[in-house]
Amino acid sequence: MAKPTSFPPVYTDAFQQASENLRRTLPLINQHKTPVNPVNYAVWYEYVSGHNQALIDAIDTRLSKGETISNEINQYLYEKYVLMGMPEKLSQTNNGLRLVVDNTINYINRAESTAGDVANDLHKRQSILENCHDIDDIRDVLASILENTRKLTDSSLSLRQELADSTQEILKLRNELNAVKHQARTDSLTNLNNRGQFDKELSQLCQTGQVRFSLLLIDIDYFKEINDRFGHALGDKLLQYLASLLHKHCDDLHIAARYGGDELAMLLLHTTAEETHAIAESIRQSCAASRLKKKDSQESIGEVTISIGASLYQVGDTPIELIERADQALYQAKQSGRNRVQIWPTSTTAAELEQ
Ligand SMILES: Nc1nc2c(ncn2[C@@H]2O[C@H](COP(=O)(O)OP(=O)(O)OP(=O)(O)O)[C@@H](O)[C@H]2O)c(=O)[nH]1
Repeated sequence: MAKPTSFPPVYTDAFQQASENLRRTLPLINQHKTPVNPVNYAVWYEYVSGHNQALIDAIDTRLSKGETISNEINQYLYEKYVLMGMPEKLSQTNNGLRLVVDNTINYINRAESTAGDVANDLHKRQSILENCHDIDDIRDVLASILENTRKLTDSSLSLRQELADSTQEILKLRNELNAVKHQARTDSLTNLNNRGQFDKELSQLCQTGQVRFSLLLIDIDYFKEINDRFGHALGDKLLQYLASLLHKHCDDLHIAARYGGDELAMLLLHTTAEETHAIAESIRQSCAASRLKKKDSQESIGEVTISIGASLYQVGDTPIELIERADQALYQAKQSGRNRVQIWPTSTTAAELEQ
């Protein structure tokens, strides 16, 4: 089962597929004379499973130059393309936050110590004043009190400024943290939810079992041919275009995600079978009606169609059961000619399912 990158990585390959990947991974690790450790294994596993396109491109570029994928390169690829640099970004934000907190504590300590010094000095002046009868001495005491008051004002003004700076810095870090969080659950190509986030949402829905919802699996027809004929970059644009169609059909109640390489998914919440069918049909028709052209040459890429398999949640369903039914429906849609919507079970009409 295809999977786009997500953080943390999610592996849903069935036993047989995972074993097949193991068989293909080990010779590659040996070929590059690197040890079979979790990092090297994860990199080559992602490579052979064919879902992490950015990682595949990075490795293929190196291989085409005759380079060896050494331990160090594996580590670099692992952090960049498997973990997607996320731990590093989180630790940067964390360090930034720690620095701001340290600085703020220092500002407050400094202001407190100035205030303490001033208070001590004022006490001293107070006792001098009690026994003081000379006008010059009184003037000296007053000058000193004024000086202390000025010090206190300066210190509280700079504390205010420093606290304002800290607040700004904390707001900036909060935005960065939100961006990292967004990135962790978003597919970078389509800007839809990534597979990890999709799995989380689906498993929550199944666990609570209280919301009526349905699942759409959406797959571009003959995508390999399109890639082969017009290039991978155009294929990527097409995926982005399809994602934008899903966005248009997504209200607050729905969740759209990149499920696998060329496969997108939608969870339609509080949606009946009739509504599920209508939404899926509308997406299918919008795609088929699009007249897409290559941007540079304006060459038409012809009709692009999609097939959609849908399944309706039934109380007690596990995510795997729901996905398998949608997968079967998608398979049926492909088998019966593509460019169509199929709801599982395929022999039952949407109206019957609703009863
Ligand atoms: N451009 C691009 N292609 C991708 C990406 N991920 C997967 N693919 C390609 O999607 C194609 C999927 O092909 P298949 O699922 O085998 O079949 P298909 O050609 O779509 O044909 P049907 O699904 O049977 O209609 C493969 O050629 C993959 O290389 C991606 O991120 N970008």
